[in-house]
Amino acid sequence: MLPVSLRLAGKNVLVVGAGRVAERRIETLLNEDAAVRVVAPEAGSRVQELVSSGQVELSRRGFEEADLDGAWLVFAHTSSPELNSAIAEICRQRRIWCLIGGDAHASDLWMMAHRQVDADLTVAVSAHGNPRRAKRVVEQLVTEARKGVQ
Ligand SMILES: C[C@@]1(CC(=O)O)c2cc3[nH]c(cc4nc(cc5[nH]c(cc(n2)[C@H]1CCC(=O)O)[C@@](C)(CC(=O)O)[C@@H]5CCC(=O)O)C(CC(=O)O)=C4CCC(=O)O)c(CCC(=O)O)c3CC(=O)O
Ligand SMILES: NC(=O)C1=CN([C@@H]2O[C@H](COP(=O)(O)OP(=O)(O)OC[C@H]3O[C@@H](n4cnc5c(N)ncnc54)[C@H](O)[C@@H]3O)[C@@H](O)[C@H]2O)C=CC1
Repeated sequence: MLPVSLRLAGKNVLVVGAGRVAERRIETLLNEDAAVRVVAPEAGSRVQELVSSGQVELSRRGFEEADLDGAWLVFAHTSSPELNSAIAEICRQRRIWCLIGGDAHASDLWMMAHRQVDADLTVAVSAHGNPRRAKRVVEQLVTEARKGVQ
């Protein structure tokens, strides 16, 4: 797994599913100014707020393959593991990067725990499938960085 930083501003990112996990990732994507499209029959209140304020576009229905058109990156985060895997397989065929929610080790990418310390410093940590460990280590590194390591 190669850590990279993606410049997402203005790029079309598709999130399939709008539950708890999708919601957290949508916020992360919006922080990077990605153009976020969401497809889900049911959306939680936070996603609905983001739709009302025009920050994301929601198609309130089940996934269709044409939803992938134009996407650089896809988050397959529905409640159906079979559908998430099927979306990832189509993405592989189409050479679109896809994160499978709920099956990290079958996924071609995953999210690293990260915090922006200041305008010029971001700390990111991968703990290879252990998000709680990654989060703890990031917090420790942020504390060190704030003490003045340049
Ligand atoms: C492997 C990885 C793949 C991926 O990217 O999906 C993955 C996998 C899984 N996470 C699970 C649960 C939770 N994950 C979080 C939170 C975060 N998870 C994130 C990353 C990753 N999570 C990738 C690891 C990257 C690496 O190690 O390099 C962060 C960094 C980024 C983000 O999610 O935005 C963010 C840190 C928060 C921060 O930075 O503040 C919380 C909430 C919390 O702890 O606050 C919960 C519990 C509550 C809930 O259910 O929501 C489960 C279900 C099983 C289980 O409970 O263990 C799986 C298993 C699976 O999916 O296979
Ligand atoms: N990586 C991570 O951090 C974690 C991943 N997961 C996994 O992420 C996935 C989602 O989990 P939650 O957000 O908790 O689920 P949830 O039940 O809160 O939300 C599921 C969403 O999927 C949508 N959905 C259902 N069928 C769909 C279809 N055909 N097309 C489009 N959308 C559809 C629903 O409308 C809903 O918005 C699960 O596979 C779960 O195992 C769960 C916990 C943490």
